[in-house]
Amino acid sequence: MSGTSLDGIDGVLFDADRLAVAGHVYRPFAPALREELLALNAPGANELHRAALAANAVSRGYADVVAQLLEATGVARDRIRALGAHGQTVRHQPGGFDGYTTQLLNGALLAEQTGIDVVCDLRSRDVAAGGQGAPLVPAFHRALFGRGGEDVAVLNLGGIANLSLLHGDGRTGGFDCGPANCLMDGWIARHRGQAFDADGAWAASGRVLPELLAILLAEPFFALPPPKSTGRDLFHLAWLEARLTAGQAPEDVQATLLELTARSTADALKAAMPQARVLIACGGGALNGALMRRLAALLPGVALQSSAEHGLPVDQVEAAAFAWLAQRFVQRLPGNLPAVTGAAGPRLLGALYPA
Ligand SMILES: Nc1ncnc2c1ncn2[C@@H]1O[C@H](COP(=O)(O)OP(=O)(O)OP(=O)(O)O)[C@@H](O)[C@H]1O
Ligand SMILES: CC(=O)N[C@H]1[C@@H]2OC[C@@H](O2)[C@@H](O)[C@@H]1O[C@H](C)C(=O)O
Repeated sequence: MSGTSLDGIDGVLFDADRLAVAGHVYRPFAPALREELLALNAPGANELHRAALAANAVSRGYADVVAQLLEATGVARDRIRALGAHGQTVRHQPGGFDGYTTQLLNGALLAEQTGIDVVCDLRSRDVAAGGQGAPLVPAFHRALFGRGGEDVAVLNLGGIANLSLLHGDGRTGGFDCGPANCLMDGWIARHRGQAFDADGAWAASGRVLPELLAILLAEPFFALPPPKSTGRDLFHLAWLEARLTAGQAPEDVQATLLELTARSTADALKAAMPQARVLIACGGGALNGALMRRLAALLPGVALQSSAEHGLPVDQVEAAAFAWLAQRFVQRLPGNLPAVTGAAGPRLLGALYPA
């Protein structure tokens, strides 16, 4: 898995029957590849060629992670049934006649390099069926965190934030909430040259700018009813810059971005599942102490827990989800939840590059 934070690749060896992770490897993207992937999120010159080269580089990174995982766990290659390989989202424009979503990956190269069946392009079929193609993790969250009779919500804080709603009566909902880390990451990179705001410390040194927060929260996406999904197509630094005014201190803008993530996700939960008493957080943003404290303050009466308390560290949940989705494909079972994505029906998600 490599997500919209564009930080790198998380690989897990996952026993999909027992829902258990047997190994985890993380490999950051080389800075030049990260820059190129970031650039490919927006229109530019010679995109076809550059996208193909980036897909090759992403695939080689995935193959390295697989090799490291096999070595670290001592598991033989022929015991791996399939690789669930997400690829790198660089465009996400679902909906309508021309809807599409693009995850850069060279599945053929990955199969060639690993000698393992590759299941990739896991979002396109849902989009073809009129769905958002995202979020896909709610079905996995249901399998992993669902508790009979109890309403539980799960919040993934990656580049983008998404909620899963595991209703006690068995219904599962979910949607993207808006930015989680992508704007905070971009802003601290620009002003301090750091990849991310560790523990939200820089944000905590500033003060929230109420006028700016109101302008950011006025973005129509926040008020859209589900099904909905988003990405860097909408939430990028130019979106932020267009809403800034002169004289705003960079640390105050960062504080406001952190508040934007806390407010927009807390508001989304209150609107969609006001009765929730348990919120399980995962994704890298769950390691941001300042963000977790603001979320907890905005959600009195809700127990904010880490996925680690439920047996899966915050940085392993998404990768495990795509292994689980690959198992669904292998077993010829649908991977999407039409109630979440808005697709016309349940669909088999993925394309196979045999070993
Ligand atoms: N200690 C930390 N303090 C604050 N933020 C952190 C910390 N560790 C990770 N993060 C944030 O988490 C991000 C990575 O999160 P994650 O790997 O869940 O995202 P992703 O998988 O790329 O995203 P998505 O869920 O959108 O696909 C980093 O870019 C950073 O912003
Ligand atoms: C198009 C795309 O890559 N979407 C990602 C992104 O990152 C978070 C959010 O936006 C979510 O919609 C999705 O990932 C998660 C893992 C999902 O599909 O459930």
